[in-house]
Amino acid sequence: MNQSKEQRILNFVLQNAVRGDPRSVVDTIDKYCSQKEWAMNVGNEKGLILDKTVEEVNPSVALELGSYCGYSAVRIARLLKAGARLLTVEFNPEFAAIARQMIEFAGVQDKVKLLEGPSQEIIPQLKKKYEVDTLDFVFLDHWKDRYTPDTILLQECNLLRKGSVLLADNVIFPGAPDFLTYVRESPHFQCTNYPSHLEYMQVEDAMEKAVFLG
Ligand SMILES: CCCNc1ncnc2c1ncn2[C@@H]1O[C@H](/C=C/CNC(=O)c2cc(-c3ccc(F)cc3)cc(O)c2O)[C@H](C)[C@H]1O
Ligand SMILES: [Mg+2]
Repeated sequence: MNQSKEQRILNFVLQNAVRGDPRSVVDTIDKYCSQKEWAMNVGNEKGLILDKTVEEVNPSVALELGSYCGYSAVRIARLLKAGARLLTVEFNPEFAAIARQMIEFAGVQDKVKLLEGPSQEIIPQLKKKYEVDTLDFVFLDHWKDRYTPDTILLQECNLLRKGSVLLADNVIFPGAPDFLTYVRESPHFQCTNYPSHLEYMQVEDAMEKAVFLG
C-alpha cells in the first residue's frame, strides 16, 4: 500500500532533521513542502506571525484545533515557558499518529498533549478531563467552517477569560468569512488582521487575532 503524503513528510523529517531540535523539524518540513510536495502547514511566513503572537501572549495553557502533521504544534511548543502546555486536537487517526511522531522527534512531547477526537467533543471535556481552567491562547487551523461554532463552544464552556487570544489561520484563503463576521461584529472580541501569504505560495492569505474581552 503506497505511503501517504503525510507519511512522506514525516519520513523526510526523520531522515533529515535533528532529533530534539524543534527548529530543524519546522525548517525540514518547510523545505520538503516548498520543494517537493505542497502541504497545508501554516508555513514560515504565517509561522512568524504565530511565533510573535505566542511570544506576546506567553501562554501557560494553549489549545490548537487541527494538528495535521504537527508542524504548528512543534512551532508553538518550542516557544512555551517551563511548565506551560499545549493541547492539540486532531480527529483523523492517521494524522494524529503522524503528529505524535513529529512532536516526539522534535523533543517537545513533555509540553504537548495530542487529544485524538473531534473538537466539538473534546472542548467540553477540557475543564474536567484535562484539568484546564481557562485558555490563554487558541490557534484555529482546522476545517474553516468549524472556526465559528468552536469559538462559540469555547465561550459556552467558560474556557475563555478576559485577554484570551484566538489566532485563526486562512481567513482569506481558503477563507473563513463567517468567522471574520462573527468575531469582528461581536462586542466580546477585539480583532486585528495580519495580511500574509498562503504557505509556500504567492497567494494572498491572512491571519486574524481576536482577543476576548470578557
Ligand atoms: C467536524 C470536525 C471539526 N473538528 C475537528 N476536530 C479535530 N480535528 C479536525 C477537525 N476538523 C478538522 N480537523 C483536522 O484538522 C486538519 C484540517 C485542516 C483544515 N485546513 C485546511 O483546510 C487548509 C487548507 C489550505 C488550502 C489552501 C489552498 C488550497 F488550494 C487548498 C487548501 C491551507 C491551509 O492552511 C489550511 O489550514 C486535519 C486535516 C483534520 O483532520
Ligand atoms: Mg491553515
